[in-house]
Amino acid sequence: MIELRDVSYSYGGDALLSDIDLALAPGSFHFLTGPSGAGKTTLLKLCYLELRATRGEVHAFGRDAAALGRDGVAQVRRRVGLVHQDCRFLDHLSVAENVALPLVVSGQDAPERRAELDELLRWVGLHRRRDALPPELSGGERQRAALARAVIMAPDVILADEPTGNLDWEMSLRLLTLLVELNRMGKAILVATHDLNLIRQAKAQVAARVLRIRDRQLQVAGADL
Ligand SMILES: Nc1ncnc2c1ncn2[C@@H]1O[C@H](COP(=O)(O)OP(=O)(O)OP(=O)(O)O)[C@@H](O)[C@H]1O
Repeated sequence: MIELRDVSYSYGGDALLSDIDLALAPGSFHFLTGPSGAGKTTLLKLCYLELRATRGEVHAFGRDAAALGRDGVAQVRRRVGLVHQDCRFLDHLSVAENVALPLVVSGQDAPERRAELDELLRWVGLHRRRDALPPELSGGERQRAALARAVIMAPDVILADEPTGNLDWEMSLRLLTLLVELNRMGKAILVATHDLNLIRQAKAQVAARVLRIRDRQLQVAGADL
């Protein structure tokens, strides 16, 4: 669904990423690790078409990203859910309103979608917090709200950047369970993380591939995890 072919990226100086090949196929689960500054967030931004490859090709849902205009990029992004470590919300809107925002923005805020919203809030365990304001949420609740907002448009691909970075172990496991469930529904998942315990836990549940950025290249991490 999203494919990087021989991609390199540079912010201006030397290449940060070189010769990257990556295919996020339906139902695949990838972890992305590597030292701080290795380029994990940059790689996610290339997948989200937020950055354009300096060299090589990015294909999204069969379309060459280099040939996409603004509308084309927006169409692709509607099929990709993004979860950041520091998820931002509109603090004057309730949890439910924040989660529903992508529906409103895309003009799909029809009454029948409201039932889906309720189901989604229940799925992430926030149905009783639906009227709370974002500043009232705990870190784990914020991450689950961010995940609900990322999946409300039923994306095919989910990109998560350190989604458990601020969470305790119990809450990290809860978020992992939600990601595994989405993966079992056929979504392609890519999670950038430093948390090797989380990766070990996930590998007991899904056939996840673990990739590591080292010396600008993408490697398959070995059994040393
Ligand atoms: N907009 C930018 N302009 C110039 N350099 C940048 C820009 N964004 C990131 N960088 C640099 O690119 C390198 C990789 O950053 P990136 O955020 O992709 O790494 P990361 O592996 O996600 O790191 P971390 O694990 O600390 O989040 C860093 O050295 C960073 O300073």
